[in-house]
Amino acid sequence: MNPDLAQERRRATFDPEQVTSLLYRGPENVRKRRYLQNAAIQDQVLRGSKPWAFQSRIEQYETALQMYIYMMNKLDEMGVTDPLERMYYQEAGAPHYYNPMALHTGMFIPSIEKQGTKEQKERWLPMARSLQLIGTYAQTEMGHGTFIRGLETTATYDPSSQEFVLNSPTVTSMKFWPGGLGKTSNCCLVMAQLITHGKKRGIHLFFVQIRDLKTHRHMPGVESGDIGPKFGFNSNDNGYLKLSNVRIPRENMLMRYSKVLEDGTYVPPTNQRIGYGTMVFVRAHIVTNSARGLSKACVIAIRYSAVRRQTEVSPGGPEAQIIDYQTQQYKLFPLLATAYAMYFTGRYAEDYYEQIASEIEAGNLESLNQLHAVCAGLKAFSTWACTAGIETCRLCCGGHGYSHASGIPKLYTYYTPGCTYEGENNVMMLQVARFLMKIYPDIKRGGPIHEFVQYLGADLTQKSCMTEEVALGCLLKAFQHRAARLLSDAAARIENLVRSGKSRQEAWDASTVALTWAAKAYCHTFVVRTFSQIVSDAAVDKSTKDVLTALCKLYAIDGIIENLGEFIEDGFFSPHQVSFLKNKLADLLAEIRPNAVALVDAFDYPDKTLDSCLGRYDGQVYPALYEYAKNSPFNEQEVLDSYHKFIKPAQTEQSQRAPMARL
Ligand SMILES: CCCCCCCCCC/C=C\CCCCC/C=C/C(=O)SCCNC(=O)CCNC(=O)[C@H](O)C(C)(C)COP(=O)(O)OP(=O)(O)OC[C@H]1O[C@@H](n2cnc3c(N)ncnc32)[C@H](O)[C@@H]1OP(=O)(O)O
Ligand SMILES: Cc1cc2nc3c(=O)[nH]c(=O)nc-3n(C[C@H](O)[C@H](O)[C@H](O)COP(=O)(O)OP(=O)(O)OC[C@H]3O[C@@H](n4cnc5c(N)ncnc54)[C@H](O)[C@@H]3O)c2cc1C
Repeated sequence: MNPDLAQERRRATFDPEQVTSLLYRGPENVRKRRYLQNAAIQDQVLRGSKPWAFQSRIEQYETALQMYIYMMNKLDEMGVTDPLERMYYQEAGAPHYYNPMALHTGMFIPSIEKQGTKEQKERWLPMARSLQLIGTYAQTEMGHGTFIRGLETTATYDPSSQEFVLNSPTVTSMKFWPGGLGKTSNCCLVMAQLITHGKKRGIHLFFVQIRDLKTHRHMPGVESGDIGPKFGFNSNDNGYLKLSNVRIPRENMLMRYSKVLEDGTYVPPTNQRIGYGTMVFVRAHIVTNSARGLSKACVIAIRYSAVRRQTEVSPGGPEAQIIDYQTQQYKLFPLLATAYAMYFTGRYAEDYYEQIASEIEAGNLESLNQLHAVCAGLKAFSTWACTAGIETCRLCCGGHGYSHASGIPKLYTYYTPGCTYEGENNVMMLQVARFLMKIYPDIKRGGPIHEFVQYLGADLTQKSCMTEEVALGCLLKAFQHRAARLLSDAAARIENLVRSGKSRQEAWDASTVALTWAAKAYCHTFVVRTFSQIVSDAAVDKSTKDVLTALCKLYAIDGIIENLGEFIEDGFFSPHQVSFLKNKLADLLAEIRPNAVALVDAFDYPDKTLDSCLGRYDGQVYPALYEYAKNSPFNEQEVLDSYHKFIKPAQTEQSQRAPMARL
């Protein structure tokens, strides 16, 4: 054990186990999580042969497939059915590979469960669970990802044969990007424009078999393939798909909420957007997923910062641990606080999703819009925080952060597409703004509105209650004030533009930056509120609560300092109050410092899950880096063939022109 890390753990003032329990919803869940992680770590088959970064793309794909199929069988043998528990096992078993079947379990099966009729579920789910059917969610096209009403793929109903005929009429209508579509899947859910009786009925989901279930060759009229190497996700065969007069039976349209009868009569759903449900489900889960990404980067960067020493503090004296530099703390501790904030908010989003989804199942769609706004906003807010935070963690590791040995570049390329997939983040923020503007008249009137948004109608002339003590309640009020004011500003801007003669749509289009500011401020407030509520309700001892409260305050104060203009432009905070906040920020960095390592230990990631030479629990960073380097295929031969092919002839040629000087 590295002595600095051992010392860090000794000096912690709280019990990390209590925090681990709080993060993973109780000691029983922690026990199960550890059991599954250990089972995966000890499994010889999952040990792997060489580091993923030294493998070709095809090798990465094959290793990922082999491991995931092995793990699915193991999980079935162990009787583990809960998706979260399965994820814990897989995360520890194959952390470096993006599963080519992720869309099968993450979107294909859930879409059938949520959008299929009873008969469709009975028909497809058993085959999907036993991998006879391997599916994906094929929505995005080369020409359209965001504007899904503009999708071009058509599904035209033919009443004479009671079939839909699917077509990709243009190059841009080709499905493009779906995970596992290229080579792995034999079927998919295709989002297509439904046409019955010659009329367009909007986009709907259709089950389409794309490959023969025995030979895996393409079905007639189907062309598909891999889209090529990407920034990350290279063990996944994100694919393209072109459909030419592909016929599927009427029963293959997912008909839980809308129907096409035998004669082609269209029965619409109660709400057209109910068919977007799988996206809402995944967005709700992306929040915790972002917390996972950012927390892993924090574990790596904070442990490494405790081990790494750089620069003599006094001449001839010992070099300081880099974690002792205030600037390093300022970069890392707010991110640590953010990771906690996102874990707690993710938990909230998942619970809220389950609550509203069951109301929807029971036929009550009243909260659908609000659920959409919350999930879209938190998905965007959390993925932005995660991506930017991972990059800061990488920079905090200096040169070694740039190596795949650190594990951080992999985290970055794995998590950054979260800002784009499941709804590009700016577009998602505009959906939040649309929701807020829609209820704005009710907010102003003081009409009946959800508690999430009540504060948005507060008196904007009020000033901050902040004192030198910096209470959490005052911090939350500051966020609420900023969100209310930015919303009011955006609304006023739109009204002014309308008064000046613009149409409402033109006024909206000319205000999307202001609307995005308002939506982000709303999401930020949501996170601060959730974090502070969970901390104040947490059943933990006083020392643990103190540490969590410090983290929560740091999250809030850092959010204010980073967006200071928005908090002071209307004079809400006085300059005096801003200086309280700046002083408190510095105090909190010092207060968190002795607990930083214990706070990252509390995330409870086994080394294998982190896959990082820098983030090892034992802190043996330097021998691990050396071992990793030795594994490079470059080092398999003392002299590479390329020396004889290129360097030697070049040297010979050069030396003939200018004879070599004696060394
Ligand atoms: C327990 C563990 C379980 C684990 C399982 C889950 C695993 C998840 C873990 C996650 C981790 C990693 C995931 C990796 C996988 C990545 C794979 C990626 C997949 C994809 O990317 S799939 C494709 C995703 N595509 C999109 O997201 C498209 C984005 N575009 C849209 O959503 C829409 O086009 C739009 C919202 C931008 C606009 O839609 P449109 O129909 O044009 O609507 P508007 O005119 O703007 O608004 C009209 C009204 O509709 C309301 N609305 C819009 N969307 C919804 C919705 N989804 N639900 C409800 N209501 C909606 C909108 O509010 C308007 O209402 P109003 O008229 O104002 O009342
Ligand atoms: C790794 C990865 C995996 C994916 N997996 C799948 C999958 O399994 N299945 C699937 O169907 N899709 C998948 N996708 C596709 C993904 O869902 C889309 O890329 C995403 O929805 C964004 O759409 P787009 O690419 O058309 O971006 P665009 O909409 O073209 O965005 C480009 C820019 O235009 C801006 N913009 C676009 N529209 C607006 C607007 N209305 N207002 C303001 N700004 C706007 C955006 O903010 C962005 O800056 C995946 C993508 C990636 C990267």
